Amino acid sequence: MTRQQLIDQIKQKKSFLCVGLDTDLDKIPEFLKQYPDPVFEFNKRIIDATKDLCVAYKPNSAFYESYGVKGLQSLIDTWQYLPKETLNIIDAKRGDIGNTSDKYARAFFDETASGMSFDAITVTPYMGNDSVTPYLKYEGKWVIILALTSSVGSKDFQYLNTGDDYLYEAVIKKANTWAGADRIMYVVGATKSTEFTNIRKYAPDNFLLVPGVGAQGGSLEDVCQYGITKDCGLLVNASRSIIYASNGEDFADAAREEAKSLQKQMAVELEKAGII
Ligand SMILES: O=C(O)c1cc(=O)[nH]c(=O)n1[C@@H]1O[C@H](COP(=O)(O)O)[C@@H](O)[C@H]1O
Repeated sequence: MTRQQLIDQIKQKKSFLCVGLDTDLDKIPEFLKQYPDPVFEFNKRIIDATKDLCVAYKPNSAFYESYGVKGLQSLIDTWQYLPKETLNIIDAKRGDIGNTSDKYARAFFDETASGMSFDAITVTPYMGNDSVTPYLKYEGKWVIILALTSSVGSKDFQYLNTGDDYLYEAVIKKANTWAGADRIMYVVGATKSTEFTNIRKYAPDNFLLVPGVGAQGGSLEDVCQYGITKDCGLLVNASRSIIYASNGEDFADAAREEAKSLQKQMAVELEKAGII
């Protein structure tokens, strides 16, 4: 998916919501356990209930890998079911030497090899250039680099002073030399909203994937105040607060309500910024 297609979708849906598919067998409604693949059944219903309200989906690979072969099949089936118009992100947070990154890229981007071809992947920048560039060999695919994460532990490394910059600033500066804002996004946690003004100095045009709204307590309003650009430039993710809004038979309706509430706030922010 191109940057322009993403922007068009944001304007059309009045939304920059990413629904996180962190699907956990221990948290999904009991009645789904009668289906051959409860995880896929859950995802299918969540997707049906939210696809007109969001512009992206983000299955987190850990939730699927943790069920072994069955989980991988659920992930493949989920990828196949995802709408073609949404930006479909695999949250894998991979990072390894080039030779190995080639294989990870193939696993998540090459449908003929693995049965999946996501539009974007989250990667960790710690191992540098050769660990990230293999993903960029795939035309039209996006790399989403961890910059300033929502986690408490973000202070351990990301705020280390490297001389002129914090490490997370140095990461953005360096990654900007690998590809432009049409191929690279950065992860910035919603819990770090006051840092967005600073982030925009280094990444004025890049889309930012912003997790941490909802269950982690980040504020959508603050994120927009400091992070929104003329093209929006934000994809705000919520996982648990949407998909586990209820664990009864009404779970998909409850997820829709939760997604709708975020979409409405996003429409207000897009109007405020003069984007729609
Ligand atoms: O890369 C991510 O998506 C990510 C980065 C980050 O800094 N913090 C973060 O929470 N995430 C992911 O975003 C999702 C947040 O889920 P909820 O807290 O349930 O909305 C999880 O899949 C996390 O792994």
